[in-house]
Amino acid sequence: MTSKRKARVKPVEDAISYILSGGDKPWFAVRFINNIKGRGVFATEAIEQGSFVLEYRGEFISAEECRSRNYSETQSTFLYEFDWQKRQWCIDASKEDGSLGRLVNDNHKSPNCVMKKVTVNNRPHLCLFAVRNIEVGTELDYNYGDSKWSWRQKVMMIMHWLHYMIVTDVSFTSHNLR
Ligand SMILES: C[S@@+](CC[C@H](N)C(=O)[O-])C[C@H]1O[C@@H](n2cnc3c(N)ncnc32)[C@H](O)[C@@H]1O
Repeated sequence: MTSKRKARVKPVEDAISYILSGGDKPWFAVRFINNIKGRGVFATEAIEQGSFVLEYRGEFISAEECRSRNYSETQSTFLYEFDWQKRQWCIDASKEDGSLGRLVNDNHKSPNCVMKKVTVNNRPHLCLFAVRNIEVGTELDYNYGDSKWSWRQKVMMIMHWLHYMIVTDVSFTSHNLR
């Protein structure tokens, strides 16, 4: 019996072909979410677990060069530092170049993508791969790492505040019922 299943491109090979082309896959859309998160990247087609998603493109520089750049807090969130060949490097994606990988937001609790290194022509590239099936309309996200990112604190403060409001409201209501 001949198999009719389509041969699936291997995720790393898929990543390499996009790295070499310098472009992004067409099945993603950038949308404005809110004033805290800014923009995000959303799937316009279903993505299978394990698939290559997007490259985090930017300037490949040493970590020393990266730290010497006098960037604002906002620009600094576009700097991705990583280890490669026993040294520390950085992809500086602070330039608005129209690429999508740089616009994928942080999720340190339950991200749907993970960042991995793919080496092409003796240069590392940072690529996002899906860690589970991603439905159409879902925002892409990955864990930015262990840094104490300011928005994580803001989200925690909002959660605490909401919890406080709910608890206060409940006790107020039960007090009135007595
Ligand atoms: C690398 S950029 C991602 C793209 C960004 N949303 C934009 O519109 O340019 C990182 C910035 O996105 C925002 N961000 C990323 N993840 C977030 C999150 N989980 N909650 C709130 N803001 C987030 C922060 O403002 C951060 O400075």
